[in-house]
Parts: sequence; structure tokens; C-alpha cells
Amino acid sequence: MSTQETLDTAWDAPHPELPVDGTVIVPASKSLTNRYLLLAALAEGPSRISNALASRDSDLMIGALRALGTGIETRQVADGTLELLITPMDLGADMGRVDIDCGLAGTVMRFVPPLAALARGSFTFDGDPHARLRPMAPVLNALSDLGVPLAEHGEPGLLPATVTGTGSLAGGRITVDASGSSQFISALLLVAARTEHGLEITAAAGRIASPDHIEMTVATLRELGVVITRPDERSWKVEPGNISAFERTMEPDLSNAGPFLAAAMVTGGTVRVPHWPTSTTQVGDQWRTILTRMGASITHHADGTLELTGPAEISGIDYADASELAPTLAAICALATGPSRLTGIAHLRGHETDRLAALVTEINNLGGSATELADGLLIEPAPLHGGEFATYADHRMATAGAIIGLAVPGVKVLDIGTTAKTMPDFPELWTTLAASGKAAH
Ligand SMILES: O=C(O)C1=C[C@@H](OP(=O)(O)O)[C@@H](O)[C@H](O)C1
Ligand SMILES: C=C(OP(=O)(O)O)C(=O)O
Repeated sequence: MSTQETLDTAWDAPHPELPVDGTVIVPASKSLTNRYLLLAALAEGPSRISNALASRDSDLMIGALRALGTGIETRQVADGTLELLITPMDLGADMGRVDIDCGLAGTVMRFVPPLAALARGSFTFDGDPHARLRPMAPVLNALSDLGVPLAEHGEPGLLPATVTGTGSLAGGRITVDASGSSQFISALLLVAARTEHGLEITAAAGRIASPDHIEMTVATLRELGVVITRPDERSWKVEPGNISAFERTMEPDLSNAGPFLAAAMVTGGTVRVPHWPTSTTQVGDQWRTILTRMGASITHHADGTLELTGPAEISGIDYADASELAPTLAAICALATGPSRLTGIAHLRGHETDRLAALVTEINNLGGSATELADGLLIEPAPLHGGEFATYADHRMATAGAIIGLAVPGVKVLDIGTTAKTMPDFPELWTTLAASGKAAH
């Protein structure tokens, strides 16, 4: 990044004198909102999504589904939440030639091409410059194996690519390499019931990335009446059938609750997150286990509020499969008094940016001691100092920088606006929370 850009976009991370003490209404889940949106497009009647996420990734999903012929009406509710009324797409309608902007949204670039294969028309997918670096091959290869005409316009296995849909897909059996992203399997599962004969998907030998997100997909589909069996632990068999229309209220994004809980961790303060679900498929529910192990006291109150009080000293942790929680967790680990090893996250190199390299570079630039491992990160205690924290167009790098800045004076986060990917109100929510300690004392 040039010096001029740095000057233009540096954000002074709030560094409060007192521990935070606040309540944060965390915006809705990206993963749930975008799954329900796509399933509403394929459902047997109109659906309603309440407390939907309003963010760049959900806007991109709405734009993509509209381009495929889905009717989506947005309504601002009096309490400030967003309601979406969705009329399913007509798979037989010829949509002609359509360009679909995926931005940097994995859920759009991976989930929508199989949907386009079910529609009629010629759909060209492209996105931000970094989207062209994110792996796409497994989902494109699966479509090709299923007989879908494809054209790749850049490097093989990357965007931009055109999917030509004929209004139906026979289905069958496919093997998918899921080591780079769980989204390849989720993408195919989401449309599988609407193929003529159903789909049996097997994960190729090797690691399955972020497996909890596949579980979320399966649970969401089953809840809407889709029949899925497991021929073995690496396979999913989806029967052809209808997807029920639905009315659902989205849960808060528990992964995005992470930075706010981290604020209590790193200042020894208290943060309350209302509406924390008692049962959920979100990976962010793991914060309760992770942060307790790192020294937090956590209470899940009867009214649904999760309350976390941070420890005097943060313990290091060994943790596997943190998935999208890893950047937030790495920021907390950089402030711990013992070493931490985060493993099972090699595929984070294909996220919004190469997150392992980005975290190591930026934590070490502030005086930290982070080392890249083959499948993760080793973070050892070291005194941190202020400085610039680059974010590489990655919303979770931006929130990681903000967390460190809360505990370390003089941290400037570059391009805090990148948080709009899933949480456009982040700077305002964060500044309010950072000031809460002062107000309380
Ligand atoms: O299906 C989803 O909603 C997601 C799956 C995960 O992707 P990967 O499997 O690529 O990690 C996760 O990191 C991403 O933020 C959201
Ligand atoms: C990996 C992430 O996003 P995406 O849905 O774009 O893959 C993320 O939000 O951490």
C-alpha cells in the first residue's frame, strides 16, 4: 500500500483507559442469512427472513439471486432490523446473459454457480481483485462433471467463469476436494434436492476444511424438509424433492460476536451479547469453550444474554479447526501470557487474503512473536507496541487490529471500512464499546 493510501485510510484504534463494560447487539449471521436466501430462491413458495444481515456479502447474495430471477423485497422494520420477502426463481425462465458480482464473498462465488446451473441462461461470475485468487476449481470441476457447460476466462480454477444453465440438472455422483474450503461441498448440497435424480457427494481423500460449516448446511436443509443420508462419514446423499417455504429469524453472527467478547478479554472488562442462541449450528458458539479455556468467566443468562468477564491475565491455548474464528483468536493470543498453537487452518491461505501470512506479518510488525506453521500459527508472548496494522481487504484482519489496539496504545488500522463485508456498523459499535468503561466509572 502506498504512503498516500495509508494516510488516507488509517483508523486510530480506540485505546480506552478503563476496562470496557457494555452490551452489544451483534448483527445477524452472514452464513445463515446467505444460506436461507439461497434456499428461499429454490423453495416451493414465498419465504420471509427476519433480522436479516445488512452487509456487503448479503447485498451481493441478494444481487446475485435477483439476477437469477428471484424476487426479493427488503423492508426496514420499526425496530431497525431488516426483513426480506423472497419469491422463488422460475427455473424455466430464460434469463439471457447475466453478469454476477461476487465481490469477495465466498458464499456468493461458491454457492451461486451451482444455482445458476439449475437456471436458464449464461451467467458470468467475477468479483474483487482478490476474489480472482480464491480457489474455485472444486466447485467448477463438480459442475463440469455433472455435465454443465463452463467457460473459464482467466487462470483455470479461478474467477472469472461462465456457467450455462439449461433450466435443469440431472444430478448423480461426484467427488469433491474439500481441503481448500467447506463451501465447495455446501454449495452442491444446497441445490442437490432440486436436481432430477438427487446428488451423492463424496469428499475426496484429505482434510475437510471448516467441517462445522457443512454441518450447518445439512441442518438447514433438513429443517426445510430435504432428505439427506450419510452413506459413509465422507459422503452425503441428497434425495430429489421440494424445499419448504419458511419464515425464520436470523441469529446474531456469533463469529462476529468474537471481537466484542475479545474486547472484554483484553481489557479485563465485561461484555454482554443479547439473543445468544441456546442451540445453534454456528461455529461462533465455540467462543464459550475457547474463551473459558483462556480465562474468561462466562454466564448464559435465562433471557439469552451471554455475559463474559475477561481475566486479569489471558492464558494461551492450543486449538484446532478455529476456521473463521482464527483471526480474532490470533489477536487475543498475541495478548496472552503463554504460547498458543492454532492448527487445522491451512486453508485460511485461500480466504479473503492469505490470513496466516497476514496475521504473522501484522502481529510481528507490532513487536509480537507469531510464526506460520504448515497448518496454522504459533503465537508466543511478546510485548507489543503501536504501529500500522494492514488489513488486506479482509474484514477479520480489521477487527483483529482493533482488538490489539484496545490493549496497546497507538495502533492504526488501515481500511477499517473493510468490515462492511459482514458488519458495516463495526467502527461505531466498537467506538461505543471502547468508551463504555469510561461511562461506567
Ligand atoms: O459456509 C460458510 O458460510 C462459510 C464457510 C467457511 O469457509 P471455509 O470452509 O472456506 O473456511 C467460513 O470460513 C466462511 O466464513 C463461511
Ligand atoms: C472466510 C470468510 O468469508 P467467506 O464467506 O467470504 O469465505 C470469513 O468471513 O471469515
